[in-house]
Amino acid sequence: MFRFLTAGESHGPALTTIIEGVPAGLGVTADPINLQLKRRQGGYGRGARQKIETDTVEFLSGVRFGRALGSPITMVVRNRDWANWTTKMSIEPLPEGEQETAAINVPRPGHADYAGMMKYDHDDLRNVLERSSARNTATVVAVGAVARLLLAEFGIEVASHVVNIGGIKVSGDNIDLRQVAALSEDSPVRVADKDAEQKIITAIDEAKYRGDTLGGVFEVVVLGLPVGLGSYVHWDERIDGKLAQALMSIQAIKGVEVGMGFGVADVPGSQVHDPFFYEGGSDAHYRRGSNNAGGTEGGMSNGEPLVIRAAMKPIPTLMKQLPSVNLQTKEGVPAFAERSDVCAVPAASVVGEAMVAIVLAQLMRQKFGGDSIGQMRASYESYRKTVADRTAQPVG
Ligand SMILES: Cc1cc2nc3c(=O)[nH]c(=O)nc-3n(C[C@H](O)[C@H](O)[C@H](O)COP(=O)(O)O)c2cc1C
Ligand SMILES: C=C(O[C@@H]1CC(C(=O)O)=C[C@@H](OP(=O)(O)O)[C@H]1O)C(=O)O
Repeated sequence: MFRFLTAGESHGPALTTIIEGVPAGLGVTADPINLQLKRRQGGYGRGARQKIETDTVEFLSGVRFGRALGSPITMVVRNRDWANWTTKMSIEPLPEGEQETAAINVPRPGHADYAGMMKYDHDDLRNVLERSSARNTATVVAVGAVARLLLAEFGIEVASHVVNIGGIKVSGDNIDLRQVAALSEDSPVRVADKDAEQKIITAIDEAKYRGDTLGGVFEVVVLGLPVGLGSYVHWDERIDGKLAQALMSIQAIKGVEVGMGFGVADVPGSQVHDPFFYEGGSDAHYRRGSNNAGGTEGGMSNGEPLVIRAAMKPIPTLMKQLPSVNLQTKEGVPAFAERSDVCAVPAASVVGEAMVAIVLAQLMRQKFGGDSIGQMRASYESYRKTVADRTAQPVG
Protein backbone atom coordinates (compact mmCIF):
# COMPACT_ATOMS: atom_id res chain seq x y z
CA MET A 1 0.00 0.00 0.00
CA PHE A 2 1.35 3.44 -0.93
CA ARG A 3 -0.43 6.03 1.21
CA PHE A 4 0.38 9.45 2.61
CA LEU A 5 -0.78 12.29 4.81
CA THR A 6 0.15 15.95 4.48
CA ALA A 7 0.11 18.71 7.10
CA GLY A 8 0.97 22.39 7.23
CA GLU A 9 -0.43 25.90 6.92
CA SER A 10 0.37 28.16 3.98
CA HIS A 11 2.15 30.76 6.16
CA GLY A 12 3.16 28.42 8.98
CA PRO A 13 6.70 27.18 9.57
CA ALA A 14 6.62 24.22 7.17
CA LEU A 15 4.67 21.67 5.16
CA THR A 16 5.17 18.03 6.13
CA THR A 17 4.27 14.69 4.63
CA ILE A 18 4.62 11.06 5.69
CA ILE A 19 4.52 8.35 3.00
CA GLU A 20 4.10 4.71 3.80
CA GLY A 21 4.61 1.80 1.42
CA VAL A 22 7.68 2.85 -0.53
CA PRO A 23 9.47 -0.47 -1.21
CA ALA A 24 12.86 -0.91 0.48
CA GLY A 25 15.81 -0.31 -1.80
CA LEU A 26 14.12 2.22 -4.12
CA GLY A 27 16.58 5.04 -4.86
CA VAL A 28 15.21 8.19 -3.17
CA THR A 29 17.23 11.41 -3.17
CA ALA A 30 16.34 15.10 -2.88
CA ASP A 31 17.37 16.19 -6.41
CA PRO A 32 14.54 14.65 -8.47
CA ILE A 33 12.02 15.78 -5.84
CA ASN A 34 13.39 19.34 -5.84
CA LEU A 35 13.17 19.37 -9.63
CA GLN A 36 9.42 18.67 -9.44
CA LEU A 37 8.98 21.30 -6.69
CA LYS A 38 10.69 23.84 -8.95
CA ARG A 39 8.44 22.95 -11.90
CA ARG A 40 5.37 23.52 -9.67
CA GLN A 41 6.59 26.98 -8.68
CA GLY A 42 6.85 28.10 -12.29
CA GLY A 43 4.39 29.29 -14.90
CA TYR A 44 3.36 32.69 -16.17
CA GLY A 45 0.75 34.44 -14.03
CA ARG A 46 1.91 33.43 -10.58
CA GLY A 47 2.04 36.00 -7.76
CA ALA A 48 4.79 37.45 -5.59
CA ARG A 49 4.84 34.50 -3.15
CA GLN A 50 6.87 32.41 -5.59
CA LYS A 51 9.65 35.03 -5.46
CA ILE A 52 9.91 34.43 -1.71
CA GLU A 53 9.86 30.64 -1.76
CA THR A 54 12.47 28.24 -3.16
CA ASP A 55 10.85 24.92 -2.29
CA THR A 56 13.23 22.11 -1.40
CA VAL A 57 12.70 18.94 0.55
CA GLU A 58 14.36 17.74 3.74
CA PHE A 59 14.09 14.08 4.81
CA LEU A 60 13.43 13.31 8.47
CA SER A 61 12.99 9.54 8.18
CA GLY A 62 12.80 6.49 5.95
CA VAL A 63 15.89 7.02 3.76
CA ARG A 64 19.50 5.91 4.31
CA PHE A 65 22.39 6.39 1.87
CA GLY A 66 19.93 7.47 -0.85
CA ARG A 67 17.72 4.37 -0.62
CA ALA A 68 14.29 3.80 0.94
CA LEU A 69 14.38 1.72 4.11
CA GLY A 70 10.82 0.44 3.77
CA SER A 71 9.84 2.50 6.83
CA PRO A 72 7.68 5.66 6.60
CA ILE A 73 9.39 8.50 4.71
CA THR A 74 8.92 11.92 6.30
CA MET A 75 9.60 14.98 4.13
CA VAL A 76 9.48 18.65 5.10
CA VAL A 77 9.24 21.72 2.83
CA ARG A 78 9.96 24.87 4.84
CA ASN A 79 7.95 28.06 4.19
CA ARG A 80 10.45 30.91 3.79
CA ASP A 81 7.52 33.35 4.11
CA TRP A 82 7.01 32.12 7.71
CA ALA A 83 9.61 34.69 8.82
CA ASN A 84 7.10 37.42 7.81
CA TRP A 85 4.15 35.77 9.58
CA THR A 86 5.45 34.82 13.04
CA THR A 87 2.99 37.19 14.76
CA LYS A 88 -0.07 36.68 12.55
CA MET A 89 0.47 32.92 12.58
CA SER A 90 1.86 32.64 16.11
CA ILE A 91 1.62 29.11 17.47
CA GLU A 92 1.92 30.34 21.08
CA PRO A 93 -0.84 32.57 22.53
CA LEU A 94 0.19 36.20 22.05
CA PRO A 95 1.06 38.21 25.20
CA GLU A 96 -1.74 40.26 26.75
CA GLY A 97 -2.31 43.47 24.78
CA GLU A 98 -0.74 42.03 21.61
CA GLN A 99 -3.73 39.88 20.70
CA GLU A 100 -4.35 39.72 16.97
CA THR A 101 -7.46 41.85 16.52
CA ALA A 102 -7.66 42.01 12.76
CA ALA A 103 -9.90 38.95 12.23
CA ILE A 104 -11.03 38.75 8.61
CA ASN A 105 -14.70 37.93 8.21
CA VAL A 106 -15.57 38.89 4.62
CA PRO A 107 -15.53 35.58 2.66
CA ARG A 108 -14.16 35.46 -0.88
CA PRO A 109 -16.60 33.91 -3.38
CA GLY A 110 -15.06 30.72 -4.78
CA HIS A 111 -12.90 30.00 -1.73
CA ALA A 112 -13.34 27.65 1.24
CA ASP A 113 -13.80 30.75 3.50
CA TYR A 114 -17.58 30.80 4.10
CA ALA A 115 -18.26 27.05 4.40
CA GLY A 116 -15.07 26.57 6.44
CA MET A 117 -16.00 29.29 8.97
CA MET A 118 -19.46 27.81 9.43
CA LYS A 119 -18.19 24.24 9.65
CA TYR A 120 -15.33 24.81 12.14
CA ASP A 121 -16.91 27.72 14.05
CA HIS A 122 -14.17 30.15 13.07
CA ASP A 123 -14.58 33.94 13.24
CA ASP A 124 -11.43 34.61 11.23
CA LEU A 125 -11.25 33.29 7.68
CA ARG A 126 -7.46 33.04 7.99
CA ASN A 127 -8.10 29.95 10.15
CA VAL A 128 -9.66 28.39 7.03
CA LEU A 129 -7.51 29.75 4.22
CA GLU A 130 -4.22 28.70 5.75
CA ARG A 131 -4.98 25.03 5.21
CA SER A 132 -7.38 25.25 2.25
CA SER A 133 -4.69 27.12 0.29
CA ALA A 134 -3.09 25.42 -2.69
CA ARG A 135 0.26 25.98 -0.97
CA ASN A 136 -0.32 22.40 0.19
CA THR A 137 0.20 21.23 -3.38
CA ALA A 138 3.95 21.52 -2.72
CA THR A 139 3.71 18.44 -0.46
CA VAL A 140 1.49 16.65 -2.97
CA VAL A 141 4.17 17.25 -5.62
CA ALA A 142 6.89 15.96 -3.26
CA VAL A 143 4.90 12.75 -2.71
CA GLY A 144 4.22 12.55 -6.46
CA ALA A 145 7.96 12.85 -7.10
CA VAL A 146 8.60 9.77 -4.92
CA ALA A 147 5.79 7.98 -6.79
CA ARG A 148 7.50 8.90 -10.07
CA LEU A 149 10.78 7.38 -8.86
CA LEU A 150 8.90 4.13 -8.28
CA LEU A 151 7.12 4.27 -11.66
CA ALA A 152 10.40 5.01 -13.47
CA GLU A 153 11.73 1.62 -12.24
CA PHE A 154 9.07 0.06 -14.49
CA GLY A 155 9.59 2.41 -17.47
CA ILE A 156 6.46 4.47 -16.72
CA GLU A 157 6.72 8.19 -17.60
CA VAL A 158 4.29 10.93 -16.56
CA ALA A 159 4.11 14.28 -18.40
CA SER A 160 1.64 17.10 -19.00
CA HIS A 161 0.86 20.16 -21.03
CA VAL A 162 -1.71 22.94 -21.00
CA VAL A 163 -4.48 22.75 -23.63
CA ASN A 164 -6.55 25.86 -22.87
CA ILE A 165 -6.23 29.01 -20.78
CA GLY A 166 -9.10 31.48 -20.55
CA GLY A 167 -10.77 29.88 -23.60
CA ILE A 168 -7.64 30.14 -25.82
CA LYS A 169 -7.36 26.60 -27.17
CA VAL A 170 -3.95 25.14 -27.90
CA SER A 171 -3.49 23.06 -31.03
CA GLY A 172 -1.17 20.05 -31.05
CA ASP A 173 -3.48 17.07 -31.27
CA ASN A 174 -1.61 15.60 -34.22
CA ILE A 175 1.84 15.66 -32.67
CA ASP A 176 3.29 12.74 -30.74
CA LEU A 177 2.30 13.00 -27.05
CA ARG A 178 5.88 12.69 -25.82
CA GLN A 179 6.97 15.48 -28.16
CA VAL A 180 4.11 17.77 -27.05
CA ALA A 181 5.01 17.28 -23.41
CA ALA A 182 8.73 17.85 -24.06
CA LEU A 183 8.12 21.06 -26.04
CA SER A 184 5.70 22.35 -23.38
CA GLU A 185 8.39 22.01 -20.71
CA ASP A 186 10.24 25.09 -22.05
CA SER A 187 7.13 27.24 -22.32
CA PRO A 188 6.13 29.71 -19.58
CA VAL A 189 2.52 28.52 -19.98
CA ARG A 190 3.44 24.86 -20.67
CA VAL A 191 2.18 24.70 -24.27
CA ALA A 192 3.93 23.40 -27.39
CA ASP A 193 2.06 25.82 -29.70
CA LYS A 194 4.00 29.13 -29.93
CA ASP A 195 1.06 31.16 -31.35
CA ALA A 196 -1.18 30.08 -28.52
CA GLU A 197 1.62 30.77 -26.01
CA GLN A 198 1.79 34.44 -27.01
CA LYS A 199 -2.01 34.84 -26.99
CA ILE A 200 -2.21 33.25 -23.55
CA ILE A 201 0.54 35.48 -22.10
CA THR A 202 -1.31 38.55 -23.41
CA ALA A 203 -4.61 37.28 -21.98
CA ILE A 204 -3.02 36.76 -18.54
CA ASP A 205 -1.50 40.26 -18.65
CA GLU A 206 -4.88 41.75 -19.59
CA ALA A 207 -6.69 39.83 -16.86
CA LYS A 208 -4.17 41.09 -14.30
CA TYR A 209 -4.62 44.66 -15.52
CA ARG A 210 -8.39 44.33 -15.08
CA GLY A 211 -7.96 42.86 -11.57
CA ASP A 212 -9.36 39.58 -12.90
CA THR A 213 -8.12 35.96 -13.14
CA LEU A 214 -8.11 33.04 -15.59
CA GLY A 215 -8.62 29.27 -15.46
CA GLY A 216 -8.04 26.60 -18.08
CA VAL A 217 -7.48 22.96 -18.92
CA PHE A 218 -4.37 20.77 -18.69
CA GLU A 219 -3.72 17.26 -19.98
CA VAL A 220 -1.67 14.59 -18.23
CA VAL A 221 -0.18 11.84 -20.36
CA VAL A 222 1.33 8.57 -19.09
CA LEU A 223 3.41 6.26 -21.27
CA GLY A 224 4.55 2.71 -20.44
CA LEU A 225 1.64 1.55 -18.26
CA PRO A 226 1.07 -2.20 -18.13
CA VAL A 227 -2.36 -3.53 -19.06
CA GLY A 228 -4.61 -4.47 -16.10
CA LEU A 229 -4.08 -1.85 -13.35
CA GLY A 230 -7.33 -1.22 -11.47
CA SER A 231 -10.35 -3.50 -11.75
CA TYR A 232 -13.94 -3.75 -12.96
CA VAL A 233 -15.06 -5.82 -9.94
CA HIS A 234 -15.86 -3.02 -7.47
CA TRP A 235 -16.77 0.65 -7.88
CA ASP A 236 -13.83 1.86 -5.79
CA GLU A 237 -11.24 -0.19 -7.67
CA ARG A 238 -11.78 1.41 -11.06
CA ILE A 239 -8.67 3.23 -12.28
CA ASP A 240 -10.66 5.99 -14.02
CA GLY A 241 -12.66 6.67 -10.84
CA LYS A 242 -9.50 6.84 -8.74
CA LEU A 243 -7.78 9.18 -11.19
CA ALA A 244 -10.82 11.47 -11.36
CA GLN A 245 -11.01 11.66 -7.55
CA ALA A 246 -7.30 12.38 -7.31
CA LEU A 247 -7.42 15.18 -9.88
CA MET A 248 -10.61 16.65 -8.40
CA SER A 249 -8.85 16.78 -5.02
CA ILE A 250 -6.59 19.56 -6.36
CA GLN A 251 -7.79 23.03 -5.35
CA ALA A 252 -9.88 24.70 -8.07
CA ILE A 253 -10.24 21.61 -10.33
CA LYS A 254 -13.87 21.39 -11.44
CA GLY A 255 -13.92 18.74 -14.17
CA VAL A 256 -12.01 15.68 -15.37
CA GLU A 257 -12.16 13.92 -18.75
CA VAL A 258 -10.54 10.64 -19.78
CA GLY A 259 -9.57 10.26 -23.45
CA MET A 260 -12.29 11.68 -25.70
CA GLY A 261 -14.15 12.69 -22.53
CA PHE A 262 -17.40 14.60 -23.02
CA GLY A 263 -16.83 14.30 -26.80
CA VAL A 264 -18.16 10.71 -26.65
CA ALA A 265 -21.67 12.10 -26.20
CA ASP A 266 -21.73 13.74 -29.65
CA VAL A 267 -20.91 10.92 -32.08
CA PRO A 268 -21.95 7.29 -32.74
CA GLY A 269 -20.10 4.29 -31.28
CA SER A 270 -18.29 3.58 -34.54
CA GLN A 271 -16.42 6.88 -34.03
CA VAL A 272 -15.66 6.30 -30.36
CA HIS A 273 -14.47 2.76 -29.69
CA ASP A 274 -10.89 1.91 -30.61
CA PRO A 275 -10.63 -1.08 -33.02
CA PHE A 276 -8.24 -3.99 -32.34
CA PHE A 277 -5.57 -5.28 -34.76
CA TYR A 278 -2.96 -7.96 -34.27
CA GLU A 279 0.63 -7.64 -35.43
CA GLY A 280 2.48 -10.97 -35.27
CA GLY A 281 6.19 -11.76 -35.55
CA SER A 282 8.94 -11.62 -32.95
CA ASP A 283 7.50 -8.41 -31.42
CA ALA A 284 3.89 -9.62 -31.52
CA HIS A 285 1.38 -7.16 -30.08
CA TYR A 286 -2.22 -6.04 -30.21
CA ARG A 287 -2.60 -2.63 -31.78
CA ARG A 288 -5.52 -0.19 -31.44
CA GLY A 289 -6.65 1.96 -34.37
CA SER A 290 -7.11 4.99 -32.10
CA ASN A 291 -6.95 5.88 -28.41
CA ASN A 292 -10.28 7.60 -27.78
CA ALA A 293 -10.62 5.62 -24.54
CA GLY A 294 -7.51 7.41 -23.25
CA GLY A 295 -5.88 4.23 -21.93
CA THR A 296 -8.67 2.83 -19.72
CA GLU A 297 -11.47 0.35 -20.45
CA GLY A 298 -13.69 -1.31 -17.84
CA GLY A 299 -11.95 0.46 -14.95
CA MET A 300 -8.53 -0.94 -15.94
CA SER A 301 -5.49 0.34 -17.81
CA ASN A 302 -5.59 -1.22 -21.31
CA GLY A 303 -1.89 -0.80 -22.17
CA GLU A 304 -2.40 2.31 -24.32
CA PRO A 305 -1.13 5.78 -23.27
CA LEU A 306 -3.22 7.25 -20.45
CA VAL A 307 -4.64 10.64 -21.50
CA ILE A 308 -6.60 12.59 -18.90
CA ARG A 309 -7.60 16.26 -18.73
CA ALA A 310 -8.68 18.51 -15.87
CA ALA A 311 -10.45 21.89 -15.95
CA MET A 312 -9.39 24.54 -13.44
CA LYS A 313 -11.68 27.40 -12.47
CA PRO A 314 -10.24 30.94 -12.49
CA ILE A 315 -8.37 31.90 -9.29
CA PRO A 316 -11.04 33.13 -6.83
CA THR A 317 -9.09 35.97 -5.17
CA LEU A 318 -9.86 38.95 -7.41
CA MET A 319 -8.12 42.31 -7.04
CA LYS A 320 -11.31 43.77 -8.55
CA GLN A 321 -13.15 42.46 -5.51
CA LEU A 322 -16.47 40.65 -5.88
CA PRO A 323 -19.43 41.58 -3.68
CA SER A 324 -19.45 39.86 -0.31
CA VAL A 325 -20.88 40.31 3.18
CA ASN A 326 -19.24 41.07 6.53
CA LEU A 327 -20.34 37.98 8.48
CA GLN A 328 -20.40 39.96 11.74
CA THR A 329 -22.22 43.17 10.78
CA LYS A 330 -24.07 41.62 7.75
CA GLU A 331 -23.09 44.72 5.73
CA GLY A 332 -22.50 44.29 1.98
CA VAL A 333 -18.78 44.96 1.35
CA PRO A 334 -16.09 43.95 -1.21
CA ALA A 335 -14.59 40.48 -0.62
CA PHE A 336 -11.28 40.18 1.20
CA ALA A 337 -8.32 40.33 -1.23
CA GLU A 338 -4.64 39.64 -0.63
CA ARG A 339 -1.57 38.87 -2.75
CA SER A 340 -2.55 36.20 -5.24
CA ASP A 341 -1.85 34.38 -8.50
CA VAL A 342 -3.67 35.58 -11.66
CA CYS A 343 -3.45 32.20 -13.39
CA ALA A 344 -2.01 28.95 -12.02
CA VAL A 345 -3.03 26.45 -14.71
CA PRO A 346 0.63 25.68 -15.67
CA ALA A 347 1.44 24.98 -12.00
CA ALA A 348 -1.74 22.93 -11.59
CA SER A 349 -0.68 20.72 -14.51
CA VAL A 350 2.46 19.77 -12.54
CA VAL A 351 0.26 19.02 -9.51
CA GLY A 352 -1.99 16.96 -11.81
CA GLU A 353 1.02 14.87 -12.89
CA ALA A 354 1.82 14.27 -9.21
CA MET A 355 -1.71 13.14 -8.36
CA VAL A 356 -1.79 10.81 -11.36
CA ALA A 357 1.65 9.40 -10.43
CA ILE A 358 0.44 8.76 -6.85
CA VAL A 359 -2.63 6.80 -8.03
CA LEU A 360 -0.53 4.77 -10.46
CA ALA A 361 2.09 4.03 -7.79
CA GLN A 362 -0.72 2.84 -5.50
CA LEU A 363 -2.10 0.54 -8.19
CA MET A 364 1.36 -0.79 -9.07
CA ARG A 365 2.02 -1.54 -5.38
CA GLN A 366 -1.37 -3.24 -5.12
CA LYS A 367 -0.83 -5.45 -8.17
CA PHE A 368 2.85 -6.29 -7.77
CA GLY A 369 3.31 -6.06 -3.98
CA GLY A 370 6.65 -6.96 -2.42
CA ASP A 371 8.45 -5.32 0.47
CA SER A 372 11.55 -4.50 -1.56
CA ILE A 373 11.95 -3.09 -5.04
CA GLY A 374 13.56 -6.40 -6.10
CA GLN A 375 10.54 -8.41 -4.96
CA MET A 376 8.19 -6.00 -6.69
CA ARG A 377 10.21 -6.18 -9.93
CA ALA A 378 10.18 -10.00 -9.90
CA SER A 379 6.40 -10.01 -9.64
CA TYR A 380 6.10 -7.41 -12.41
CA GLU A 381 8.42 -9.40 -14.73
CA SER A 382 6.43 -12.55 -14.14
CA TYR A 383 3.19 -10.76 -15.08
CA ARG A 384 4.85 -9.24 -18.14
CA LYS A 385 5.90 -12.70 -19.27
CA THR A 386 2.34 -14.01 -18.83
CA VAL A 387 0.99 -11.16 -20.98
CA ALA A 388 3.73 -11.71 -23.59
CA ASP A 389 2.98 -15.45 -23.72
CA ARG A 390 -0.71 -14.72 -24.23
CA THR A 391 0.19 -12.27 -27.01
CA ALA A 392 2.69 -14.45 -28.91
CA GLN A 393 1.64 -15.75 -32.33
CA PRO A 394 0.35 -19.33 -32.13
CA VAL A 395 2.89 -21.77 -33.61
CA GLY A 396 1.81 -23.68 -36.76
C1 LIG B 1 -1.31 25.71 -8.02
C2 LIG B 1 -2.47 26.50 -7.53
C3 LIG B 1 -2.29 27.82 -7.14
C4 LIG B 1 -3.36 28.58 -6.68
N1 LIG B 1 -3.15 29.88 -6.32
C5 LIG B 1 -4.17 30.62 -5.86
C6 LIG B 1 -3.99 31.99 -5.50
O1 LIG B 1 -2.88 32.52 -5.58
N2 LIG B 1 -5.05 32.66 -5.07
C7 LIG B 1 -6.29 32.10 -4.96
O2 LIG B 1 -7.22 32.77 -4.57
N3 LIG B 1 -6.50 30.82 -5.29
C8 LIG B 1 -5.46 30.07 -5.74
N4 LIG B 1 -5.68 28.75 -6.09
C9 LIG B 1 -7.03 28.22 -6.06
C10 LIG B 1 -7.64 28.06 -4.68
O3 LIG B 1 -6.78 27.40 -3.80
C11 LIG B 1 -8.96 27.32 -4.83
O4 LIG B 1 -9.74 27.96 -5.78
C12 LIG B 1 -9.73 27.27 -3.55
O5 LIG B 1 -9.05 26.40 -2.64
C13 LIG B 1 -11.16 26.78 -3.70
O6 LIG B 1 -11.23 25.82 -4.69
P1 LIG B 1 -12.18 24.57 -4.58
O7 LIG B 1 -13.56 25.10 -4.55
O8 LIG B 1 -11.90 23.73 -5.77
O9 LIG B 1 -11.72 23.89 -3.35
C14 LIG B 1 -4.64 28.00 -6.57
C15 LIG B 1 -4.82 26.65 -6.95
C16 LIG B 1 -3.76 25.91 -7.43
C17 LIG B 1 -3.98 24.48 -7.84
C1 LIG C 1 1.83 29.65 -1.86
C2 LIG C 1 1.39 29.08 -2.95
O1 LIG C 1 0.20 29.33 -3.57
C3 LIG C 1 -0.73 30.15 -2.92
C4 LIG C 1 -2.06 29.52 -3.13
C5 LIG C 1 -3.14 30.41 -2.69
C6 LIG C 1 -4.47 29.83 -2.52
O2 LIG C 1 -5.38 30.53 -2.05
O3 LIG C 1 -4.69 28.67 -2.89
C7 LIG C 1 -2.93 31.76 -2.45
C8 LIG C 1 -1.60 32.40 -2.59
O4 LIG C 1 -0.99 32.50 -1.32
P1 LIG C 1 -0.19 33.81 -0.84
O5 LIG C 1 -1.22 34.81 -0.46
O6 LIG C 1 0.66 33.39 0.30
O7 LIG C 1 0.63 34.27 -2.00
C9 LIG C 1 -0.68 31.56 -3.47
O8 LIG C 1 0.60 32.08 -3.49
C10 LIG C 1 2.19 28.05 -3.64
O9 LIG C 1 1.66 27.50 -4.62
O10 LIG C 1 3.34 27.78 -3.22
